[in-house]
Amino acid sequence: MAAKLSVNLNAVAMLRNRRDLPWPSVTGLGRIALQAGAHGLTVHPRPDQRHIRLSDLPEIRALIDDEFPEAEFNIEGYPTEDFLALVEETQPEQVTLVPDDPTQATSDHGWPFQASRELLTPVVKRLRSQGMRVSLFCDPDAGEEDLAIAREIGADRVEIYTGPYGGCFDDSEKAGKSLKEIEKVGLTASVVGLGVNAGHDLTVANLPPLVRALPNLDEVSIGHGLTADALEHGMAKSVERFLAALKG
Ligand SMILES: CC(=O)[C@@H](O)[C@H](O)COP(=O)(O)O
Ligand SMILES: NCC(=O)COP(=O)(O)O
Repeated sequence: MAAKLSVNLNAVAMLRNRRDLPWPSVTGLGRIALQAGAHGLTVHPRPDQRHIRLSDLPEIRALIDDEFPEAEFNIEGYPTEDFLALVEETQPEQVTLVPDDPTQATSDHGWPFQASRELLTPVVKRLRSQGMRVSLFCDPDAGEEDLAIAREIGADRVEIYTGPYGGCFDDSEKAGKSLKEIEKVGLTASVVGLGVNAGHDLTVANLPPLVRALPNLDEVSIGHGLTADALEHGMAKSVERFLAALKG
């Protein structure tokens, strides 16, 4: 079965936040994504609310509950008490814990599992006891020992950080090496009993080799590349609509 697609709405929210206007609508674009067949929606609310705002969360929750009960909500973030309270209020189907510093521009590494064991173990237990699936952001070069610790911590899945692979868009040799690493970590995760998600800088171009390298891939979450693709493929249609509007 093909991996599931969760559409990350961060980039849509960032565009919305340029003005004090309600478009592009985060929930509205989420609805279009789910109507088109996406399996879920992802957000990564950051403490500065630079893209996703706290007020987006209940709206996305309601969209899924009322109109797409089969879809999943995935919330990503660093497990501060504020973040945990937020997810407990929103009850997403999946929480992806990411070791991001609040000042980080974007996620750029996975958890050091051994050093984070004490922090993560009670958090994972707390979220799982409320029925949420927990995925831990994981470096593509994580070894068997790291993944075994992730499993001991109680995670259901890991999300392989694919940023370095995505960054090889103009170098096929480097992309091939990066993919080998991803293939290995995906296989090892399955061997130790973890489900496998992947995300960061995935595109229409780099997804096919990725899914071939990860036969056990459960889900990808994609935001930046998918939003860029939507703009490119929607631009001609929008220009036509505005030209028609200019006719009065
Ligand atoms: C966890 C992860 O992989 C990130 O891709 C994240 O969701 C992106 O965050 P920003 O949209 O804030 O860059
Ligand atoms: N977890 C990765 C994600 O949600 C989206 O990352 P990106 O496609 O915006 O790089």
